[in-house]
Amino acid sequence: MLRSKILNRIRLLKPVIDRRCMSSASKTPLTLLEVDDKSGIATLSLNRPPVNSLNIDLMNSIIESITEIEGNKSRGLILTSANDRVFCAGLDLNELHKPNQERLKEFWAVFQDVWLALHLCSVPTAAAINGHAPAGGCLLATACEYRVMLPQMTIGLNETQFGYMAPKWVMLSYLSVLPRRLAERALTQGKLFTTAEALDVGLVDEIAASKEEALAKCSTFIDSFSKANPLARSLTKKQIREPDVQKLIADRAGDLKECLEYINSPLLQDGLGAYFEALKQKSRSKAGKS
Ligand SMILES: CCCCC/C=C\CCCC/C=C/C(=O)SCCNC(=O)CCNC(=O)[C@H](O)C(C)(C)COP(=O)(O)OP(=O)(O)OC[C@H]1O[C@@H](n2cnc3c(N)ncnc32)[C@H](O)[C@@H]1OP(=O)(O)O
Repeated sequence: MLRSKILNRIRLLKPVIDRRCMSSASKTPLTLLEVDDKSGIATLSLNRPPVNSLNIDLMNSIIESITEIEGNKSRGLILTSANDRVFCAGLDLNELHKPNQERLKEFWAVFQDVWLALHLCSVPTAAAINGHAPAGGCLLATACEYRVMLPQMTIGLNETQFGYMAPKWVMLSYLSVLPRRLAERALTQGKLFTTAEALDVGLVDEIAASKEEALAKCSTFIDSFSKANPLARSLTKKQIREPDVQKLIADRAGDLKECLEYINSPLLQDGLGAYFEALKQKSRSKAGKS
């Protein structure tokens, strides 16, 4: 009974995700998907310069790739970045700052979908975090089952730093990895953990000296399931993750409504504008353009 309920729920989920991922075709490959023909492990690289910031097209491309990986019977999914400085800079601030309202509704729905697709992915998932992973980038990493990070990077849900509060389901993803008291402190501080700190608190599982080593460690994690029946493993993972996922699925419209009110509030828009301008200024001074 429960198994068919979960499978039905997944099927319910899939049409939403499948329909979305047909909607946009990006001109350049926003994600690169390679399946190792020996190991059967798929590597999904985020490829949206300059910082893999998540816009609608990139998130649809991630969803499309996950759907393909689940369909082609890959043994596992490693999420990484084609950029050697940034894993993922989180949501594209252009989507949140002075947003077009119709587009913002689609953007938020796809953001919900990409978390559901990765969090519920039926194959084993691991993140080779070869760059900075703030906010939405951290969310992608915590949606995976295992995390290997390179030194001198940062990771964390830093939303309060730019005046925002992470949605409940984003906080739940953090709480699935960190103890509550630590998660609460890190969320309220908007803390970005260094690689060493992230290892210390368990936000990441291992550190690797290079991207190649990180990919190898992720493959070893995926190989650890070689004796488990794939369907039993997938159902077990979904059963454990079901309560958190249900909190979003049960009220996606409410989450969207709350997000629209929050993102559109003048105070938050001003804060976000100042934050975004500071980022641009930093980039200009770095490039000596100021
Ligand atoms: C109750 C309901 C509540 C709803 C609340 C609503 C919203 C909250 C959502 C919660 C979930 C997730 C939120 C997010 O993800 S928001 C995005 C947060 N991201 C960040 O704070 C990261 C900002 N970026 C950086 O810290 C750095 O760029 C870096 C990622 C560490 C990389 O540094 P570096 O290599 O030095 O690159 P630059 O800083 O020079 O940046 C290069 C260019 O990229 C632009 N950029 C950077 N980040 C973003 C971004 N997130 N979106 C768009 N553009 C970005 C930057 O401006 C530079 O562009 P330019 O060269 O054209 O100026």
